[in-house]
Amino acid sequence: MIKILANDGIDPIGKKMLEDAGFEVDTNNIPQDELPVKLQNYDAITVRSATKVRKALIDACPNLKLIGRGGVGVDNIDVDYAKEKGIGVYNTPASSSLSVAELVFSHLFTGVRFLQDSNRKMPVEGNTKFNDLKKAYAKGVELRGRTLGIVGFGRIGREVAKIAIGVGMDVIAYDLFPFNPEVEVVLGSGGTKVSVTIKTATLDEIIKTADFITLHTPFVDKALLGAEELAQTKKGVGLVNCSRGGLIDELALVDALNSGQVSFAALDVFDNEPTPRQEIISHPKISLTPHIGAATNEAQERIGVELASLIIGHFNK
Ligand SMILES: O=C(O)[C@H](O)COP(=O)(O)O
Repeated sequence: MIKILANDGIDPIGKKMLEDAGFEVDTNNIPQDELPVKLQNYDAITVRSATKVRKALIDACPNLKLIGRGGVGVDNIDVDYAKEKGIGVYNTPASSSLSVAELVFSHLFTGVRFLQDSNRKMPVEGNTKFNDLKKAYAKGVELRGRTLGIVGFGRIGREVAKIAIGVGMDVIAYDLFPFNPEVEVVLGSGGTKVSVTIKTATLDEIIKTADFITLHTPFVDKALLGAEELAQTKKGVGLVNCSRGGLIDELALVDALNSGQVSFAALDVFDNEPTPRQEIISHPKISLTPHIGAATNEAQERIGVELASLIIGHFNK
């Protein structure tokens, strides 16, 4: 019987699909340093972003035939090495796009209305003391009519664009690869479809002209927004990163927030996950979430089902 270790969990529906297909599935959270021994008993492992499947672990587990990533980013897996060894590597790139896009907008609305700061201040200052003077910090702006720059126009970037159009924002987008600028917006739940053409731009144009910038690229070694780029943004720009830590230089970001060059940042991902640096966690102008872009019932169910189908397909080839 094929044994699968679902180390960062798997949705119950996906688990049941695998069990119905005759696989044994252990849902567990085995610490990274114990995996080289414990994973030897399994034919396959599924992970989210927490568990790393690097060369050393692959070498320690000659029985391993499949690595499943329940999610989009595979930067926690040595994909090429695994494939060289004949191990199947699968991810679920389409399942969580909408959930991530909705988190981006949660953060955008949070940022422009200072919810992150209010959530920190109110428990400390009490709910009887707020007056016009104390509320002055929270004079925000509206999103409608403002320009959202989307860096990376893949599945998630496109979902973000659709919401932005619904909110009444102007969208400009950049991607390394050519892309279709038409997005289909559905009015209401299952309602009329409207095709909208968004404006394409260079990264430089986005940096210099957008009121808000949201990042949707895979992990890259060099920050897309470092000190130099942040200095060229529109004064008071708002930044959202629900993609990968490292895309914004965190220390340069803190400086830019302190100087007012950046009015707020919203981060779901960090340089040092799972322990982000203190300057970031405690900054009043940063809205924080702990890498939860894909953490919805819907996304996790879709991921579990897609992953289960891929695993079943692989072993039944
Ligand atoms: O790449 C992804 O799909 C996201 O970063 C989600 O990561 P998670 O599976 O750890 O929530």
